[in-house]
Amino acid sequence: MQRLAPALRQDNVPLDLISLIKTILAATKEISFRVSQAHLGGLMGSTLDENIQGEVQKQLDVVANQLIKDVLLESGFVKAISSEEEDTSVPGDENGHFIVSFDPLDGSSNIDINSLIGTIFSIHEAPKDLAADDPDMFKQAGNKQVCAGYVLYGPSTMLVMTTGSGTHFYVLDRTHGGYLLVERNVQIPQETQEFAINMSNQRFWQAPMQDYIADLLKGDQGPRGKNFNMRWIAAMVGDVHRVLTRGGIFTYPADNRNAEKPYKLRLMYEANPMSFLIEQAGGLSMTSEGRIMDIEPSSIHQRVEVILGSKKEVEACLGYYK
Ligand SMILES: O=P(O)(O)OC[C@H]1O[C@](O)(COP(=O)(O)O)[C@@H](O)[C@@H]1O
Ligand SMILES: [Mg+2]
Ligand SMILES: [Mg+2]
Repeated sequence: MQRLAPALRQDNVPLDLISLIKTILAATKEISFRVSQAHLGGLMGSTLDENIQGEVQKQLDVVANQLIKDVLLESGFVKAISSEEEDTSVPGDENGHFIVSFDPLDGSSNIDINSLIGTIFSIHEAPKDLAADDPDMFKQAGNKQVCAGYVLYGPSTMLVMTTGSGTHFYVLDRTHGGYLLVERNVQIPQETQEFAINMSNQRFWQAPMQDYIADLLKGDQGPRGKNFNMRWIAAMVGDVHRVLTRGGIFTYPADNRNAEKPYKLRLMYEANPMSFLIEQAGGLSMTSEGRIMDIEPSSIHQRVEVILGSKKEVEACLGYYK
């Protein structure tokens, strides 16, 4: 099995980007270890602090954030970072070629139940004309990403990544400590009979999503003419990994629980990187109004609606909005 660096060179990834990717992945190996030892190391449960999202931070959120932040800011490759757990962007090296947005631990509500969690990252080139402490450099659309990926801390630790030449699967080999390529150019089936949504929010959804899901639940007795199964891992990394592995549709739609905050998932370090991976695997990743990766960001913690997965099923869902 091919190691990471030769696999990336095969995709003609520039050497400085390979070095940056290896830097991020070094931190994920440490996180994978800490996660597996969390109970023994007293790292379960929450801190007393809230992040800028208004969420109580888990101890592992803070540990993972610090591990990634430290290696990136020391690396010299990075002009600035933005993270779910940092209020604002954090300046790095003025000469850094890249900027990195990341979700240090995705699926935090799963930590205490020993269920699937992960780290998500998105890399853009750093604008040369802006200073390292200028947050405007993060106002780049997802279609400008040079790399995106996630590491899933599950029974095995898996890396799923794209640099624009397809979406590839890697597994962390615990014997020699490196990520090995296990599947190149993953392709998502166009059709599916599996959907993922948090059903408990149903009464708050907009009418088109209510109708779409209602028709899925009617199964072969309804207009879709086939039965659908439901899954919800409550960690975007886990739900997206299932979609990349066997197809499906995953959505966190707009809802009216809180008029100020109609969306849940964050554009820069959740929706954009997942969209790049999904599109490179032949799927679609949309809001009800358009392609997620064409959204011009206005702030580093902005939230968006997400409807992604098997191409024909996402199109079917969007048909309800038309
Ligand atoms: O609690 P809900 O409504 O099921 O939401 C689950 C969603 O929230 C998230 O956990 C948010 O991410 P974080 O855990 O990184 O804050 C997503 O991974 C997941 O898809
Ligand atoms: Mg998250
Ligand atoms: Mg998180």
